[in-house]
Amino acid sequence: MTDTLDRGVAGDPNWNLVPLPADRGGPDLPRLAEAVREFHDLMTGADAPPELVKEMLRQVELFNTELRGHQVPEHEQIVGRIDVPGRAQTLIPVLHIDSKEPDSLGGRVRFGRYYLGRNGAVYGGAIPLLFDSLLGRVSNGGGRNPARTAYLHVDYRSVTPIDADLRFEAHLVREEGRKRFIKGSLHHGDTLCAEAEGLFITLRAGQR
Ligand SMILES: CC(C)(COP(=O)(O)OP(=O)(O)OC[C@H]1O[C@@H](n2cnc3c(N)ncnc32)[C@H](O)[C@@H]1OP(=O)(O)O)[C@@H](O)C(=O)NCCC(=O)NCCSC(=O)Cc1ccccc1
Repeated sequence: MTDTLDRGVAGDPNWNLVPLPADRGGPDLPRLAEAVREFHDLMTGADAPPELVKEMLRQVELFNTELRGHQVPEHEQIVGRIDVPGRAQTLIPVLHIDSKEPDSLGGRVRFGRYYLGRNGAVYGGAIPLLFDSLLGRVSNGGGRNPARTAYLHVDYRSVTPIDADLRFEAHLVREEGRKRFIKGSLHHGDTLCAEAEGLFITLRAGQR
């Protein structure tokens, strides 16, 4: 398991278009997001005894009951807070951004046991999730207007291992009117694991 510091950095590029200020949810939100990620990994990898399963069910149902009383519109939810690694969302692992230019991003990511497909490899469907987020950040970064993913083409070049430090990069290839073509790649050491090309279309007036 990686340590907390290695799970993310504050100031990641946009996950939500309108990020919340840092006080929403209080000071424990970053650790909660991290604990949920670790829970996903440990739960996936466990042969938990029935008594533990029963107790987990009891406690999770308690939280669900509490949370049902705090449901809010999208722009008020605490997931999306700007200062929390990965914006506190747990659909994809935290992207650690090491280099950021107006037209490109580079960094590291680590898929935990939660993302296991088979034989130590990351589930194939998790890779496009990563690329959509990564390429979308490049598309909507650099002061450019928001755009939506029109297509995302992923080539799986080599098995992507779980529990391994991976490197990624993504860059804007060209812009043609409302179209932005972005490419990215994912590497394990010297091995190219996957590469992707996405087309992002900037929104027209009135589109959201
Ligand atoms: C908005 C658009 C992508 C494009 O529709 P419109 O605005 O009506 O534009 P129009 O159709 O006129 O196309 C313009 C030009 O582009 C071309 N072209 C278009 N598509 C393709 C293609 N697949 N392949 C190739 N080319 C394609 C098209 O031929 C045309 O080319 P032309 O000028 O003749 O040379 C629409 O299809 C849509 O919403 N799709 C669902 C998107 C979605 O759910 N994504 C999933 C995630 S949501 C997200 O990212 C998060 C988010 C949410 C909110 C904000 C920000 C981020």
